[in-house]
Amino acid sequence: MSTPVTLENIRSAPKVLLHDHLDGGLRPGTVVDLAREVGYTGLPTTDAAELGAWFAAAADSGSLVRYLETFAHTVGVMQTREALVRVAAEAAEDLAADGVVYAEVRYAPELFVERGMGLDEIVEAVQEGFREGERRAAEAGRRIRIGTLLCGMRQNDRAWEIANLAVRYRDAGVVGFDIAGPEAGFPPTRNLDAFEYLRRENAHFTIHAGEAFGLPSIWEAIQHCGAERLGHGVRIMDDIEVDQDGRVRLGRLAHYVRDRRIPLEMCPTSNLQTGAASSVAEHPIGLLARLRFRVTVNTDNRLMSHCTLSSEFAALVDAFGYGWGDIQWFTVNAMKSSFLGFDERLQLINDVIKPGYAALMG
Ligand SMILES: O=c1[nH]cnc2c1ncn2[C@@H]1O[C@H](CO)[C@@H](O)[C@H]1O
Ligand SMILES: [Zn+2]
Repeated sequence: MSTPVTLENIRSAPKVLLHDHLDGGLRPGTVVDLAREVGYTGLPTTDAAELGAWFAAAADSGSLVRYLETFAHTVGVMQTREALVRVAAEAAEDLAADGVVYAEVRYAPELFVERGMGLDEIVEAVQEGFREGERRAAEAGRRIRIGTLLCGMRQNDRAWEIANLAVRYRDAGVVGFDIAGPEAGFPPTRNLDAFEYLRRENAHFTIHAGEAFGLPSIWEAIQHCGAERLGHGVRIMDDIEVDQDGRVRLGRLAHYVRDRRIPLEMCPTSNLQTGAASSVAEHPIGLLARLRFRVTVNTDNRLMSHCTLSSEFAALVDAFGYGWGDIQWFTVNAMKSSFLGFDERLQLINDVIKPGYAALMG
């Protein structure tokens, strides 16, 4: 007999997360503790429950730029080595407790230099935290593996330097690169040198594109920069026409994205908050999944979007009536699209994901 698809059961299913920001996933209580320890005085409240609610409300602004303003507080308390180790370890533990078996967690090292840490020290602290969190999760009976993505911030023009950092740490668990930050006014080609460098180095990267800006951003990310995946990519909908009879016509770019199986790292709740979609039921993920784009489901920022990967799936189950077969499909899509080596991806699919869903489907 098949297990009912409830939030609690979804939490027990093996899941894969490709798009999750380290500085967007702190526990509210940890933000409060760290603010006290590092002497950060800018928090709107020092009550953990109130602070959690404040982040979710402040991020719910309808604009990406305003959503991003809330990161001043998380970045503000992550300026020491100890803070980074703690935040990274807790992220691994929290994801493992939610049933995530493999996650790619991203952050921008250049944001943590305010009190004098160097870029190498920052990367090493976060890696140490992830290993510690994996170890604690294993002790609690939850096996998780974390791969790291380093982000360059679009507005800072340090992308080449961060791309170089990602390449230097690729044998220490950094699996790829990304650019993040405000999208309008900062096209991906601004950082073309970084992407050309990464391609020469046979390194992997994804690009936030098609979130707050439309098709030109997606087109540049793929055709000029060579992105392997798209962060969000929701605006690919602008190249898809659905007529009154429900007939669907794809434009050339949408065709290309689907034909080449370019993974879309979709983050439904985050998109509602930044105004990229108006409800989960109307979110393009439903149509894109039906059209068999390579869709994956992600959290973006668990603190600001007040979500977990399981709650994102539960919202999709409510909106679209998905069952275990669909959740497995999204999960296998994510595993296939990860920046791990092919043999490791295959192993997780065959040894962890498929048996996990087979058990749930009865
Ligand atoms: O959805 C998003 N779009 C663009 N940038 C984002 C998003 N979420 C977070 N960040 C940005 O990425 C940085 C590194 O983790 C964060 O500090 C935040 O500024
Ligand atoms: Zn993001």
